[in-house]
Amino acid sequence: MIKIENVHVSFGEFKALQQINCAINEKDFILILGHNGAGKSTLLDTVSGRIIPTQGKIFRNNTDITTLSEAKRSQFISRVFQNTHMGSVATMTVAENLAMATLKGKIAGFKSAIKNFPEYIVEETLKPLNLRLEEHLNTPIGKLSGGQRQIITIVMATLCDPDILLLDEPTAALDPVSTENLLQFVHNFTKQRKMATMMITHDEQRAKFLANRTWVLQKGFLQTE
Ligand SMILES: Nc1ncnc2c1ncn2[C@@H]1O[C@H](COP(=O)(O)OP(=O)(O)OP(=O)(O)O)[C@@H](O)[C@H]1O
Repeated sequence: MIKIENVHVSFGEFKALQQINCAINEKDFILILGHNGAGKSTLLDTVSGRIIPTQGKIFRNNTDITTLSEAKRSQFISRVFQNTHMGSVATMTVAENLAMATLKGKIAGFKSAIKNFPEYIVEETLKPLNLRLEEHLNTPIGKLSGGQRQIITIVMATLCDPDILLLDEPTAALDPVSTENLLQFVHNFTKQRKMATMMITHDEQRAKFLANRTWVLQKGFLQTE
């Protein structure tokens, strides 16, 4: 589905990624491991289009998307950041944030998206989670707990029905119980939606039940299984 061919990313003289060759296939769940500064976020940034490689090519279903903008890629690649503040607007309610997420990749329609809140999200996604998130639709998202906000952010990231979900340490700010809940949610959700997922984690032991592949980055070089 996504093929990365001999990709290099440099920041000035610094080589953050070198000779990256890999493929992400349908329904893959790939754990990305590696020490601090190994290049994990840079790899996700390169897949999402936030960073354009210095060298090499990226293909989606044999189409070259190496220079396709992040905004255009967001229709089929969704990124969730470690810092939930980057994925949602704290002062807007949960419902407003969810409505806004349905517009991803489009410019127009914000007012009408908020007015016509998509109820299917409540019925199909929030209620089955059994976390009572549907009772917080009118709560500003900044008032939710870290775990609740992260779950809503992941739901938001999937509303445009992407082929690939990119998760950057989604449990970094969570306590052990919330971590288990979130990982279970990610497991069920990505399986149900048949979505390929790349997830950065520093907690391989907890997360490995999710994955069919584990990749390790070391000083910008990638070892794939
Ligand atoms: N915009 C940039 N300009 C210069 N150097 C950068 C930039 N972005 C990342 N780097 C460097 O590239 C290297 C890889 O960074 P990256 O954020 O990908 O690491 P990481 O594996 O995600 O680390 P962590 O586990 O700490 O989040 C680091 O040495 C970092 O300082």
